[in-house]
Amino acid sequence: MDLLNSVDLIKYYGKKMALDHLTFSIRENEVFSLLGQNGAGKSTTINILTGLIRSDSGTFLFDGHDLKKEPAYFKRNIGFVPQDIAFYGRLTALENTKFFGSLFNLSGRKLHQQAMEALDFVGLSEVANEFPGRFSGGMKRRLNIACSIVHKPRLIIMDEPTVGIDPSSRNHILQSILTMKQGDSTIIYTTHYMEEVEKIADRILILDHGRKVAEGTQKELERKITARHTYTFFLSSTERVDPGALLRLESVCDVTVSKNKVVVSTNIFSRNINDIIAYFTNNRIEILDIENQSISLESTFLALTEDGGKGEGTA
Ligand SMILES: Nc1ncnc2c1ncn2[C@@H]1O[C@H](COP(=O)(O)OP(=O)(O)OP(=O)(O)O)[C@@H](O)[C@H]1O
Repeated sequence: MDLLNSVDLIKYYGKKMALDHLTFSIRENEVFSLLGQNGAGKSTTINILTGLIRSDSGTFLFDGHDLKKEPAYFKRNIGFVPQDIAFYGRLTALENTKFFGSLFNLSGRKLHQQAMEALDFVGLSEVANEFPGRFSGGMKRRLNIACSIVHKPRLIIMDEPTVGIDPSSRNHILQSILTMKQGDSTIIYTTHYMEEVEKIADRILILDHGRKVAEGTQKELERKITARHTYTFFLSSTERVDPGALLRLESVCDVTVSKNKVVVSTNIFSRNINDIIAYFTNNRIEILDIENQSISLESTFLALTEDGGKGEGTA
């Protein structure tokens, strides 16, 4: 069953369209990963959902409740773990967690109990009465998570929660996401780390320039391109490459040109890349290397996004 629907979201910053008719749905009790290169629109989507900014048109529906009409319903049911660590250095871990719980009208024994449960959940109950200033980066991040889940939200949004932390905290966070899922929680997870997505995501939304490129399970996304072979030609220069000419070759279904390489997808039935090689040699474009890519989430992602392969490679 759908827990959350994004319905035709449009967002402009000045003349720049940051979200372009974005529609997707999140099912109850799944880990849903938002993937996209820098500037794809992930933060804009999350900021609209958490009420930080407003869309120009379109809305979110949570259990059928409209964000524009019932923002309080969203606030009550969503826990947001921001990228930047946010808590008070003068309060202990427990006091911080209780403070955030009190913002959701929790008080007394119930507040104390839920705060301790949240700290226990992120593995910080033993340092509950210590000040977080001396915590490691990973412990601070875990405290952040405790503060965001103390009110037991149904939907938890985590914006790159494992950036810049030690491997043991990272594993702890990934493990706790899987545990939350076993409970009643639904989780939206943005990350640059493809291997994390492979490990924990049930379904994935790939965003590119504010548009939905694909939505589905890892297998479904991979299937979108398994009907193709993908070859990467590393070239001395791609200046003279004409993607249109490559696309006119019979076997070629897709071409992506970036700084020093051209990624060519060919029809599954065509194992012959002689015509592609001939194109480069006839145009005096030197081939330095050729790679036949196996299908992985990363290659799926690169194949599906417009800038695939540009820059740092992953989302
Ligand atoms: N406040 C703003 N004013 C103007 N343009 C903005 C603003 N915030 C975002 N943008 C632009 O909107 C587009 C989407 O940005 P957004 O921050 O949502 O992307 P993102 O996928 O979260 O990227 P990142 O991974 O870098 O955080 C980008 O082109 C960005 O430059």
